[in-house]
Amino acid sequence: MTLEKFLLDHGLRISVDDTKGRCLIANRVFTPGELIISQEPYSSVLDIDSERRRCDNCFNLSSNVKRCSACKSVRYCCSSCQVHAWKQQHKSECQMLVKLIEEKQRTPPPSLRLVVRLVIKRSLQQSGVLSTKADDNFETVEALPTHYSETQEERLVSYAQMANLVKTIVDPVEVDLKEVCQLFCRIACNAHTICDEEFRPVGTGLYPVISIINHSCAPNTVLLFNGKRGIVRALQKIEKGTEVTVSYVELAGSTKTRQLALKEQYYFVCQCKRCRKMETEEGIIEDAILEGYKCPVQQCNGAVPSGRDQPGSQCVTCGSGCDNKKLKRSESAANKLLEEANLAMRSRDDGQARLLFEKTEAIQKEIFHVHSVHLMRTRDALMKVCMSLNDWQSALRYCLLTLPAYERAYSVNSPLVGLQYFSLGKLHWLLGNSREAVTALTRAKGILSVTHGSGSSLVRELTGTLQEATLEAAYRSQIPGGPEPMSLDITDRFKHHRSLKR
Ligand SMILES: C[S@@+](CC[C@H](N)C(=O)[O-])C[C@H]1O[C@@H](n2cnc3c(N)ncnc32)[C@H](O)[C@@H]1O
Repeated sequence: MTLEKFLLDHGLRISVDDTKGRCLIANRVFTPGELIISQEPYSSVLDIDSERRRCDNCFNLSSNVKRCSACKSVRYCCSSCQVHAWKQQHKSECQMLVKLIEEKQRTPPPSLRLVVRLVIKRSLQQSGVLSTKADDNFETVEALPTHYSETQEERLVSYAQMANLVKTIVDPVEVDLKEVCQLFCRIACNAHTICDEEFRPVGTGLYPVISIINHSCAPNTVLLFNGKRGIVRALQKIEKGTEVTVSYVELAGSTKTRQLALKEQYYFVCQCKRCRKMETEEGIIEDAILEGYKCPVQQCNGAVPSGRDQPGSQCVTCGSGCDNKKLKRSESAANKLLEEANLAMRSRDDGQARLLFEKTEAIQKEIFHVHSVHLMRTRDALMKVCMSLNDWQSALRYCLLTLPAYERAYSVNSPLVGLQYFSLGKLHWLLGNSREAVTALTRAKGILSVTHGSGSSLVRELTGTLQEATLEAAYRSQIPGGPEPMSLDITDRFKHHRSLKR
């Protein structure tokens, strides 16, 4: 079957645009939450942090992963995953890793392993050992852009060095060095970070069909993963003939920040409807709020552009002046504290991290708009560190403070907004605020059923908590101030609800 026929069967087609290259177009109407396309990666690899806890075949978490007895480098959750991986590419990869260990060389880093796996798979498919399918063959990889001629000299030199290593590792498989260099370029602007249900990174994968989807800062679909399978769902109704888009970058940022990230990694200037707003009054105000300073006039809700967004000294709403130098000094003091807080967090010193994040927040509150992404991220970190310290009341306070900023920075139907409402609902429920829990969890369910699918384990967990909270709220409304039934003993929830601690 050809790729065109495969896509048509999924209600999709490809068109070619002068600036964007190939575009994926809806060939029928898709409704919110509907699956657009799903695909196994052509090649994938776990991050170093995930290698010890996840299965190298299905990428699922397991408390009982067992190492391959030969190379001792990869782990599997069960024998069927091990057998599957062996047939796919581990048989060849294992021999290469054993050889490296015998030569007392280090196991190659994930970025190199991804390309090694890609080269092995291509060779196995070319020799007929592995079968090919319309969405699983090397031609779909080759069709992806490389941006080779735009890639910086320095980067190309490092790709050339890595290509040499790949050649040594995969020997006796024949490889062309320039071709491998181009594979590194392709991966840089086409591969996706594989995340868990709560968007924490787990690994990297190359999905040649999903990669046909171009970027928009106001995307109409979202990419999630079930294990390592990439799943694209519609975030809204997509009319026939409309381009399917997804976001490549963090959307909580000003237009300049998003565009810089897109230019650096993907070599294009985004012209989506959100970016085009940058020149309008509304867009200028929005960018100043997200990354600028707050207006010095207390009654004004405006902001002063800063940093990349044309540093100015006047509020874009009321025109009041501000002391830019003083603000910059405060901002660098906050950044220094933030760095120290993140260090403390990485070394798992939660108490010290909380103290430092609180100091950062105190400064940021004075200089940034209440909906600033900087303040939002610090409060988010505070929420998480308070959860780790079992200070649920403070975690709830910070979660509530982040929500208006989340809704402004991301679209209202973004999975990240849904997840934040889920955290809010769980915190309310843990603290016995059942009515508030029902409101937040209902909101979360509305969003996450669309983004993650109603059958996903996350939505199933959410539905369970929502049912308990609903029953509890109903009980409380019948007997206000009455005795708590056994099931309402909330102290137990703190012990059992580990899933709140990320
Ligand atoms: C993952 S690929 C997307 C598919 C690609 N258009 C193709 O022809 O295969 C990423 C590349 O597509 C192009 N691209 C993606 N989104 C774009 C956009 N919104 N505007 C312009 N170019 C875009 C850029 O060249 C980018 O490096």
